[in-house]
Amino acid sequence: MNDDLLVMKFGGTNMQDSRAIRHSASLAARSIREGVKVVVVVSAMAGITNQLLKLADAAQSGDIAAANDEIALMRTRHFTAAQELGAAPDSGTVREIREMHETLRQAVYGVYLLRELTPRSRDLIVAFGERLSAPLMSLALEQDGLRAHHLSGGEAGILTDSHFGNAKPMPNTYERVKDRLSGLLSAGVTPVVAGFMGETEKGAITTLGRGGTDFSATIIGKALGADEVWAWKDVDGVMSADPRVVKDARNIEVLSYGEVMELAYFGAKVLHPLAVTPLQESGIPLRVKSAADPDFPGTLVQAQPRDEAGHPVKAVTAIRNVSIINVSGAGVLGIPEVIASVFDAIARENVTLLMVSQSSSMSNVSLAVQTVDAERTVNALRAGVSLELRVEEQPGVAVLAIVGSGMRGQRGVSARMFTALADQDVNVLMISQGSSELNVSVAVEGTHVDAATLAVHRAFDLGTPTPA
Ligand SMILES: Nc1ncnc2c1ncn2[C@@H]1O[C@H](COP(=O)(O)OP(=O)(O)O)[C@@H](O)[C@H]1O
Ligand SMILES: N[C@@H](CC(=O)OP(=O)(O)O)C(=O)O
Repeated sequence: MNDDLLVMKFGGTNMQDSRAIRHSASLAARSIREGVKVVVVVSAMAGITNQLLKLADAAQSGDIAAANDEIALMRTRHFTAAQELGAAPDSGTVREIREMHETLRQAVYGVYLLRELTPRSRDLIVAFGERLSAPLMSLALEQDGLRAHHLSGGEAGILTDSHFGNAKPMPNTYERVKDRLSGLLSAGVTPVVAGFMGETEKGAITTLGRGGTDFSATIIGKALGADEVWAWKDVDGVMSADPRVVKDARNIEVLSYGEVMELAYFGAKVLHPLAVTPLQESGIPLRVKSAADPDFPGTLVQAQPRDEAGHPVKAVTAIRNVSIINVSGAGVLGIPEVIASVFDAIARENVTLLMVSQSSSMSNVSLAVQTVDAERTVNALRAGVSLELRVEEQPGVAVLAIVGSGMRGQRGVSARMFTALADQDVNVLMISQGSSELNVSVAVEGTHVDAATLAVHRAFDLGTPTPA
C-alpha cells in the first residue's frame, strides 16, 4: 500500500493512560511502517471531558477550591502519562502541558470572578482535554521512532460557525485542513490533531458536540480525500445493541451512512450523529475497529447498505432520560398558525426533537425531548403559544428505536416489535416511523428500557449465532 492515506481516530478509552496511548500509537505506527500516510485524531483521556465540565460548573457557582482541586488531579494524570511515555521533567512536552494547565486555571478563574459560564467559555475550557492529550500521542509516536507534530483543531484548519457546544464546520474548512496538513504529510511527519474542537473565524475555540472527535476525523478525511477513516474503539465495531445492556449483541459487518446516522441519533453512543456526513458526498468508507483486536474487521460504513434476507432490522438502540411534552387544547391545534407557533418556540430554543406525534382529533401534540432540555422547552412553549393550550412535562421516559434498511417495504416489522414489547408488559407512550423506513421508534417508561431492548433484540434474532 503506497501513498495510501488513512485518518485514525482514538477515543477516550484508547487514550486513558500511558499504556493505552502507547498501544494506540503502535496501531498507527503499524500502518505507517507499511507505507501508509496516517493522520491521527485524538480524544481527551477518558473522563477528562466530564471533569472539565464539572470544574467549570464549580467555578461558576463560586467553589474555586473544588475547581482547582480537579485541575490539580488532571495535571497529575497528564504529567504521569507524559513521564511514563518517557518525557524528561525539563522536556518541551512537560513544559507545554504545564503551560496549558496554567492557561486553563486562568480561564476557570475568570469564570469564578464573573460567576458566569457562557457556552463560549465552556468550550474554551472543555477543549483543553483534547489539547492536552495530543502532545501525549505525539510523544508516544516519537518513542516508536516516528516523526509527529501535534496541532489543535484550529491549527489543523478546522473552522466552524459560532454554535458553541455544537459547532459545525464552515465550507472553507476542507481547503484549510488540506493546506495545513499536506505539507506535514509529504515531509513524512504524522500530524496528531486534537479532536472535538475547532475555532471560529475570530479564533474563538468551539466544540463539535459530545463524541465530536469522530466528526473531526471525518472532516479531515474528506479534506484530504483519505482512502478510509478508521475509528478505533473499545468495542468490536457498531453492534446490534449496546453491549453493556445486551450481552449477546453482535458486530454488524456493513452499515450504510444512513443507517449509522439513525443509530447514532437514536442513542448508540458509538459514533457522533453527524460523523458520516462529511463522507457522504465522496463515498469515503469509515471503519469502526476494536483497538483490543486490530485484525478483526469491525464495521464497514459505506454508501450502500448490505441487507441479509430474513433480517430486516440490524440494531436496536435507546435514548434514556427523555421527557414527553404534551401540548393539548381541544380543537386549537388544528389551526396551522398554532402548530407553527409550537415549532417556532422550539426552534428558538434550539432544542432537538427526538419524536413528534399529533393525535388525529387535533387536540394533542406530543414532543419527546431530552430531559435536560425539558424545562426550557416547556417555558418557551408556555410563553410562545396560545393561552388556550396546556403544556405538561412527563419525565422518566426512554426512546427505543429499531434500525435497518431492510425494513423498507417489509410488512410486519412494527408488529413484531410491538408484540415483543407487549409480551414484556411494556406500555408504548408514543410511536413514530420516518418515511425513509430506516427506523421505527417508540417512547416507553424509562424503567422498562433495558427489558424492552433485550426483548426487541431477541424478537429480531439479532444476537450472536450459537455455534452448531
Ligand atoms: N450499538 C452499539 N455498538 C457499539 N457500541 C455501542 C452501541 N451502543 C452503545 N455503545 C457504547 O458505545 C461505547 C463506545 O463509544 P465511545 O466510548 O464514545 O467510544 P470512544 O470514546 O472509544 O470513541 C461502547 O463502550 C458501548 O458501550
Ligand atoms: N472528549 C469528547 C469528545 C469525544 O469524542 O470523546 P470520545 O471519543 O471519548 O467519545 C467527549 O467526551 O465528548
